[in-house]
Amino acid sequence: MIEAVGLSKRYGDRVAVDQLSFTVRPGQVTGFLGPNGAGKSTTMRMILGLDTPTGGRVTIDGRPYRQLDYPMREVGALLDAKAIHGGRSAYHHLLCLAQTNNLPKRRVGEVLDLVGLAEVAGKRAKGFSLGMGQRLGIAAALLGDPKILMFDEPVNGLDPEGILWIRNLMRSLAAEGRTVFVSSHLMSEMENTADHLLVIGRGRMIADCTVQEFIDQNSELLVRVRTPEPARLTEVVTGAGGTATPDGDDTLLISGLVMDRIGDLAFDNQVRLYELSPLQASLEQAFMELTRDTVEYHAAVPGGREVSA
Ligand SMILES: Nc1ncnc2c1ncn2[C@@H]1O[C@H](COP(=O)(O)OP(=O)(O)OP(=O)(O)O)[C@@H](O)[C@H]1O
Repeated sequence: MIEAVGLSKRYGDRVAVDQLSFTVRPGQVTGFLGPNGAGKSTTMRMILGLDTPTGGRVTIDGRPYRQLDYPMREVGALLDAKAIHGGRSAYHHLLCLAQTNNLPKRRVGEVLDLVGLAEVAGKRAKGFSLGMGQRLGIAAALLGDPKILMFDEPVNGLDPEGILWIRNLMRSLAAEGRTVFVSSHLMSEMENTADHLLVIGRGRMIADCTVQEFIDQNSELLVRVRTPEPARLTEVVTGAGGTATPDGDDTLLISGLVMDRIGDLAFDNQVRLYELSPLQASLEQAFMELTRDTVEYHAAVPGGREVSA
């Protein structure tokens, strides 16, 4: 379990992490989400004792990281996959880590198997693709068979197969009862991976809830209706305080009214319906909505609308 209380980090007059309090629990995947520059990496570095908080504290099973007796047996982390000595083979890289951390040599072979690098174990890490580098970083994190795992943007730059592999790995690590804490700036990556979400913006906690709670609280429920009389239904819906947006010739997306009410209105006004179905806005939409005011950079697009960076 990771626990932060009032955790803060300032760089000069820039507040990177602002009074964060949260608990990351075992047996589930906790997604740590926020736009670029929100403070995710800084928070993870403080958990691992690589940065010193300017306020508050963070502990791992009750103790600060620097006080852990065998850190690699308690916490495994993938922060920057490129921070690997490229001249060594994958096997030697892991062997050095095992030896300096008092871990049994047999774990090297075990983790190489686990991440699917056994066949290239003798090759220099310098020639590894991005995906292989990520796998090697994950092998290092798993070396001490730790109860807690942290991954900072593990799927960045990976192909769909690599993304799926990491997602399944995280789910199975959590299913084994481990604490899995993973950061991302893309909600869509967390939608099928995380159980719980911590969302931050400009160093502050914006949401601490389950994925479903996040969707329920932050996204508007739309109802899709197919009808041969869209103009007539639009009139009826608008009159009742809803909003109807055309989505194809015979389809409307309706917001502001619950589904049963739309069905009743159609019946009362003798508008024929072919379909009436709920449409949940995606997690990505909800996330962008929630963090809109906290993104550091907005890119202007033709037409005057803004797109979050
Ligand atoms: N060593 C540093 N010195 C000064 N400012 C820093 C330093 N490290 C981070 N920052 C600033 O702190 C803020 C948080 O950065 P951090 O890297 O933690 O964010 P992040 O959420 O991990 O972003 P990203 O998704 O882009 O990696 C940013 O504004 C960043 O510019």
